[in-house]
This record gives sequence, structure tokens and C-alpha cells, in this order.
Amino acid sequence: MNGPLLTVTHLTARHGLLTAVREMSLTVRAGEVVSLVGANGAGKSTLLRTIAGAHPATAGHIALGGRDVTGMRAYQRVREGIALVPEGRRLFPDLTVEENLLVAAGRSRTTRWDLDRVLAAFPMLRPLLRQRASSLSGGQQQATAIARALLTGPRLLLVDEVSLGLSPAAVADVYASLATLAAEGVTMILVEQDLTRAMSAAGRVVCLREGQMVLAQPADAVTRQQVVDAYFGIRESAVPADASRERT
Ligand SMILES: Nc1ncnc2c1ncn2[C@@H]1O[C@H](COP(=O)(O)OP(=O)(O)OP(=O)(O)O)[C@@H](O)[C@H]1O
Repeated sequence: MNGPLLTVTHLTARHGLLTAVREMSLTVRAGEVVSLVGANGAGKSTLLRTIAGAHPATAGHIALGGRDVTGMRAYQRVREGIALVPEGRRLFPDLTVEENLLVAAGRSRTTRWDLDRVLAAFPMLRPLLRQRASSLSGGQQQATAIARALLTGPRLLLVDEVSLGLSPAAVADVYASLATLAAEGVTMILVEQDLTRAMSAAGRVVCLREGQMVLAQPADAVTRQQVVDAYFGIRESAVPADASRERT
């Protein structure tokens, strides 16, 4: 089994007085795909952004491959191998798909992910290379944003809100490409609201609630109901122990 690639230790991140991520610890092994789920405001985006250096950590540590990156700026973490696809994707709308991709390719850490290889994982982008990003559908934009992140040669790919706002067909296309990346051993943390997708795409499901991790289980060892219960904070103990006796 591969060793840990990402180690998050007692991480706290705030927005002013609000603690969005509270003393969270999480380890992700090389080659692992983790789905991060949780209700709106649970802290998923803040966790991803803090790992990527787009938001400051108040306390705790983040290490990649054993190297502490907590004090590094976002661009330095890209060089270390952390790539974030943010919510809203943030493409350059006036540039073509190819230009958006090549912006990142110039900063690649490795030659492993060149344009051809990325396009093999995202075949839907090939006919779109000359189109301006502003003319793309949501699914095409998401594919471009993930492909752009891949061209930085990441060791860890973070994708916020993979399927938010996409049509069912676009979601299927994006997940087909993510499955290709997973098969190639790309380590990923995916924020996904769709629990069915979250559980089928990942090896492990991690659920956050109010800035804390309330479930972290192999995807095949947990039921959808258990994830839903963790999501809403419903515990078995909330069901009266004598409820079944009352019915008899
Ligand atoms: N820029 C900000 N300023 C102030 N508070 C913020 C900011 N961004 C997030 N928050 C708050 O931090 C908490 C965690 O938000 P975060 O966006 O990390 O959650 P999330 O699980 O990603 O939810 P969503 O699915 O809505 O994006 C929420 O209470 C949110 O209101």
C-alpha cells in the first residue's frame, strides 16, 4: 500500500470569528481518491482552499510528501504539486481552451502531463481547443479547468464542487475523465454534493459537519444511509432504544 501523500494535522481555518475548519486531521495516500461531502457551509471549500494555500491556516499543519507546506504561498504549493480547481472554475473567458491550458503547461512540474496526454483523458476538449472559454457549456468549462490543473503536473489534485450546475450528461463525461485519472494513479480530493457520485468515484468518503470530520470510511464499507446520517448529524442513539418495543 502507498504511503501518505497529504498529511493534515489539527488544521483550523477561520473566516473572521467563524471557525470554518476546526482542528481537522486527515491523511490521503498516494493514488487515493477521496470524496469530501457535507452540507452547505460544512467547511469543504475552506479545507480545500487552505490545503492549496488560497486561504490561511489559523493553526495546524499541512504536509505533502512529508514536506511542510503550511507556510508556503499558493504558487509555491503549485510547484510542490498541489493543484486546486476552485468552485466557479475561474477560466480566462477571453482566451481559447488551448490558451487556458497552455497557461498552466508553462508552469508544469513534470513532463508527465503534456497536452496530448491531458487531451487523451479529456477527449471532449479536442474539438474545442480554438473556442473561447466564455462560449463553453458548464461541463466543458469544468473539463477545461481540471485539464488546466493537471497540466501543472500535480501530485495532489483538489476539485471543488465537481458536478455543481452541470447537466447529467456533462457530469457523466467529467466523471469518466476523472476515472481515467484515477486509473493513472492521480491522487484526488473531490468535493461532491451528489452522494451517489461521491461514493462511486472515490475509494474513501469523508463527511464534514460544522468544520469537523464526522465520517471517514472506505466507500465500499459504508452505506448511503450512514453517510446521510453523518451529513445531517443523525445518530443511531437519536432513535429511542425502546421504539421497537413500543410497537409490539
Ligand atoms: N469568504 C467568507 N467570509 C466569511 N465566511 C465565509 C467565507 N467563506 C465561507 N464562509 C463561511 O465558512 C463556513 C464554511 O464555508 P465553506 O464554503 O468552506 O463550506 P462548504 O462546505 O464548502 O459549503 P458550500 O457547499 O456552501 O460551498 C460557512 O459558515 C460559510 O458561511
